[in-house]
Amino acid sequence: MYNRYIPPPKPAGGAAAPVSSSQPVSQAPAQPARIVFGDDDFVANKQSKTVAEEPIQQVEEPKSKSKKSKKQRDTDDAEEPPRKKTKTDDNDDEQQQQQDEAQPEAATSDTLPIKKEPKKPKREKKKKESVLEKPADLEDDHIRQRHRSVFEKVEKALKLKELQGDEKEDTPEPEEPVYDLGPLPQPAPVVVDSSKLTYETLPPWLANPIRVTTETRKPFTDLGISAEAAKILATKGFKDAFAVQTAALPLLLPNPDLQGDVVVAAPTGSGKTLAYVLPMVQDIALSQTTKLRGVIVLPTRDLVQQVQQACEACAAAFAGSSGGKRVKVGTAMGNRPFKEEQGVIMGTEQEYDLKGYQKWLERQKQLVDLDEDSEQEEEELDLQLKRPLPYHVIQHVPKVDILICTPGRLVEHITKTKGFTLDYVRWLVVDEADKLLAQDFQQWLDVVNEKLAVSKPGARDFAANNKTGPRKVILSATMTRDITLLNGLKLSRPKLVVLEGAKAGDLAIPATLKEYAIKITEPSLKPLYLVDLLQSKYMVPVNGEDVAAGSESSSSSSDSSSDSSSDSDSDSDSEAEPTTRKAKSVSKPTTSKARAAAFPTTALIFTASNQSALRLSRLLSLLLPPSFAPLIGTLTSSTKTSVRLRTLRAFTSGKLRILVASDLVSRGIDLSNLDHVINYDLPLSETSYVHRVGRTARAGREGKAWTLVEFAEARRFWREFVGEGQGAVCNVKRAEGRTVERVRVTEGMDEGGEKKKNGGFSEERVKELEKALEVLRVEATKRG
Ligand SMILES: Nc1ncnc2c1ncn2[C@@H]1O[C@H](COP(=O)(O)OP(=O)(O)OP(=O)(O)O)[C@@H](O)[C@H]1O
Repeated sequence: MYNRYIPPPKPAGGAAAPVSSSQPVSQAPAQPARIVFGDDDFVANKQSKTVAEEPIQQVEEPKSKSKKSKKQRDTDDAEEPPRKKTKTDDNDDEQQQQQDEAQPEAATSDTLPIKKEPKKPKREKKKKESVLEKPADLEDDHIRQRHRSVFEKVEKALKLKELQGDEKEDTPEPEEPVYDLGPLPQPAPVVVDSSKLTYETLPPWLANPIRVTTETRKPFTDLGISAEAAKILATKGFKDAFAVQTAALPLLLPNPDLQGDVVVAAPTGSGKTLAYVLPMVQDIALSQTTKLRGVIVLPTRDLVQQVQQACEACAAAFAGSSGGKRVKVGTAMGNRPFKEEQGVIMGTEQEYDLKGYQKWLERQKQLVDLDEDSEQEEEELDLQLKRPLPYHVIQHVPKVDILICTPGRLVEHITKTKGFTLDYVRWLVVDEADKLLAQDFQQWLDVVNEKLAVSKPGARDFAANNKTGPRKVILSATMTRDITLLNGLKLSRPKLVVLEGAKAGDLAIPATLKEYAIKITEPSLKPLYLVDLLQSKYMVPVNGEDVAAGSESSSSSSDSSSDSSSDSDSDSDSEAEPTTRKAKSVSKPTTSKARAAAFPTTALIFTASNQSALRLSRLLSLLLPPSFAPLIGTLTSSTKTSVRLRTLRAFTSGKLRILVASDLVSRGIDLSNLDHVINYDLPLSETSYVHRVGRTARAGREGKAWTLVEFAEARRFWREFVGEGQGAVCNVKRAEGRTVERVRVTEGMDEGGEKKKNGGFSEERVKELEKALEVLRVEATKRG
């Protein structure tokens, strides 16, 4: 047995084999075939050769015969159930076909020659194969000679195929992947490019801030504050300038050489307020007349009032010092009727003006024709009542040098208050800037920028002081790095001041703050966790100042100190079983001393909304011992401003010890006696977290922050606020080695790692909570 390569079939009439246009290209040319011959095959092959030499017209009979046999097969198929065609069947077909083709003579003898038709590709191939099968013996030199080039090509192609075949045998067949019901194969995870940019995308002033170490302290006099003023400041508790003040004051105090705007990004409680109030007041105190020289914009009324106090303190310090005047400070925040507010910040005065007086007289005549209902008429009548002196006119003049305001109210005065102008403004301060820039209250910034762009010759200049036009001071503990937002301020030659180790955009936590997290295993019983925290050993005055005084509190004070030491112990072993502080007094206290004895420390509790603050406040008064009830206050944005102010005063004086608040007071509010901040509800953002916890641990004092973390919130809290866990992305910056400690405040909770029924709370306490909630429900129904 041997292998032979057979050339392509000889086309009929010596021409190239005709290719039907409908025939697929791959089937068009006759392919060389490798045929395996047995010794016995020679007979058949010889017959094939004969067929090949016959004219094609005579080859029609096998076709009809084949048709016949197909018909026959169809009939068979109809009788027999359809059978899957196997390889053997194919071979049988082929053999049958070969046989059919091998006996054409017999077939042609009893059929008439039919006109030649193009053959079906398969049949043609078969026929060609049969042609190939003729014993093209080596002697058949004639054919070889004629088709030498074709032979060579075929041999070449077959050799190549053989080689490829060998290669294929060597390389193992790739295994077909088998898919089951498991997860579909996923693309490889995207590798995050952690490489750092080699170029700076921030403008130089943001990228290269002025840095100052947190511990820096300097006497105010060294920084350019007059000795007299520094003396008065010291009596108010401001002995030395804080770090941020040491950096900002030299940049802002009047100096002909130093110009440009200043941006301050420093942590909560670092003393940013004084950093701008002091230079501003010192500068404005040098002016002779009262003109609106300074505008301070703040996001809330509570902050307006707080900054007003700082301004008044500084105004008092500079009054009379170096021949300065007492700076007049006013507020505009919408806590009183607009007209009343206008009367506070603007007044009238008579000015000799002959021409103006003539005009006024003419106008009086025209007034008769005015529509009675018009607003304009009302105004004119107002003026008529304030009839000027002969040859004088009534002028609207400012009553304040510094206006502290909310942005909305500022815009209202700019647009509606007669004579209100920013023409003389030398200072524009934007405190809590990130908040004010993010929320465009009545497009306040555009309105203000437009007014500040107006430059009356000399209106903003002071002799001997820097003549830089309006200076802008922008401050926040969570300053944005968003250039688009900062551009809105239209800063001129700005400089950025940050504390050492920080950069713009950092959300720094004061170094003196300790943070804790309490796991809430039963969210429905969350109020009970808070009750336990408020009564736990952790609730002690963190700065060692027990505000509770007197006979009742002396025992409490000693208790506190022992608790205090145990507290510091507990910091290192926070998982130790907590001991619950029992309320000192069960009866309702009548004196402030007795109240202080009941709860010797102070706590500010943050909730997610006004509504939940009101509910929680009431719930606490029901769940805590009766002695606590008079110590609890509530602060929400829906509370009247005057009530809020009273509440804050009561808290700072120690009368109230627990404040439940919405995020209204999370920014800027300075409660110097606040020991603990409790996040009852998780804050919405890292920024909000930093502002909330920053209400304590201010001005270098100690403070503690507690966050109640439900299971569903844990991932977010640890990743975003603490920076722990896989894929943590956290912008909150803590002092070296500082993190958030996990603590337990409820006795028996999760004892031995085993989760107990009701989170470890007794049936009795759960019922107590249910009862209190029912009271709340009834009260709410009554209110309608
Ligand atoms: N030089 C100083 N000496 C003593 N106390 C100071 C000094 N400067 C500021 N303080 C006090 O520090 C506290 C925090 O100051 P301030 O309210 O200005 O902080 P802040 O940086 O504006 O904080 P926040 O970002 O939360 O608004 C205030 O009680 C303030 O009276």
